[in-house]
Amino acid sequence: MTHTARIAVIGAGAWGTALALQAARAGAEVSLWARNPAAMSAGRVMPRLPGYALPSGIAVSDVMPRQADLILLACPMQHLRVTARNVPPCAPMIACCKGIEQATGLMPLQVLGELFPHSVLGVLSGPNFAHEIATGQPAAAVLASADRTQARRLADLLTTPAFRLYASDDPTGVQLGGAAKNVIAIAAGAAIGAKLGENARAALITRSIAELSRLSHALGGRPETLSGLAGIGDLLLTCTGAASRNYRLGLAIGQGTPAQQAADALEGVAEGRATAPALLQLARQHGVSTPVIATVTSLLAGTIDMDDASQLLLSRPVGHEFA
Ligand SMILES: NC(=O)C1=CN([C@@H]2O[C@H](COP(=O)(O)OP(=O)(O)OC[C@H]3O[C@@H](n4cnc5c(N)ncnc54)[C@H](O)[C@@H]3O)[C@@H](O)[C@H]2O)C=CC1
Ligand SMILES: O=C(CO)COP(=O)(O)O
Repeated sequence: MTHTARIAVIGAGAWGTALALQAARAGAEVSLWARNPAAMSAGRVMPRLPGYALPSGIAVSDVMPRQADLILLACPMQHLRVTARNVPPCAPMIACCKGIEQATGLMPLQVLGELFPHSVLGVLSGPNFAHEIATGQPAAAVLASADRTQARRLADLLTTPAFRLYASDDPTGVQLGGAAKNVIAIAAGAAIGAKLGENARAALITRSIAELSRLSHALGGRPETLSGLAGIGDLLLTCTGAASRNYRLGLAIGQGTPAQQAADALEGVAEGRATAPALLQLARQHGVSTPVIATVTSLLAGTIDMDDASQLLLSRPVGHEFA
């Protein structure tokens, strides 16, 4: 008889809940840790899927699991450190959040590496709206770990025919893609909100990829990762999908709503907001020019408005495309 995998999901927001449903679909015994299980209601957890119901087989608790074969950390990036600190390192851990820790400039696996230097660590990222994963619609993502064999083994625990998890041994590139696409989605939303047009959005997305390629190279990521699911894949989804919270944050800012007010009106976390300044600082530390990320950071801080933002980008010299 084969052993049923025990998967513990930490964080019961939209993404943690969707991952718990996916893990159950993959045949695992699933536990879902929520800060406040009593506050979990369909409309709050999964606003895009108000009628969803967790199967009774998924145990929801505010007590951290003591045993598991795999731990998925699905809380927002800025709460990863404080949440993960309470997780017993009883199994490989997969960071499922997308962002950079603002206080330290660290990526998810660097944060986990500080807390759990002896654990097997991985990161899951890709074009995945939680409400679509929750209902089992087809999707693909990447699971990256420094060790390729571990990455494949861990991906297999979550893979089903409709959720195709590719393995990667480039966690740096995968984390950068996941963090940066939220910042670029704010730019794309702002361009559409300000009625700059779809040409402008396509140009922004494409020039952002040039920015990210430079940064990825400086950080030690592999170039092909950015053309994969965690890079272009997630940019395509988040910069064009109206369900994206980051895109909608940008849209509201482009329409003239102050950043704080626009963020308060969202029904969930828009990671790009905290990640933009952290990513900009990381780029500066590595001497990499990232004009789109810099412009989004200033827009979010309210130090420039949409007219300034487009002027800043349009007044840059036009040179060779891949200089
Ligand atoms: N929602 C989506 O479609 C996807 C989200 N992600 C990523 O997953 C991560 C979590 O996002 P969502 O589940 O969508 O967030 P969400 O906005 O649905 O939920 C936020 C969660 O954070 C918790 N939280 C709030 N304050 C906290 C604190 N101080 N400490 C610990 N937890 C706290 C809330 O209880 C809630 O469970 C983010 O990094 C996001 O980028 C990744 C892929 C898809
Ligand atoms: O990461 C996501 C899709 O891959 C979710 O995007 P938002 O956080 O912008 O809603």
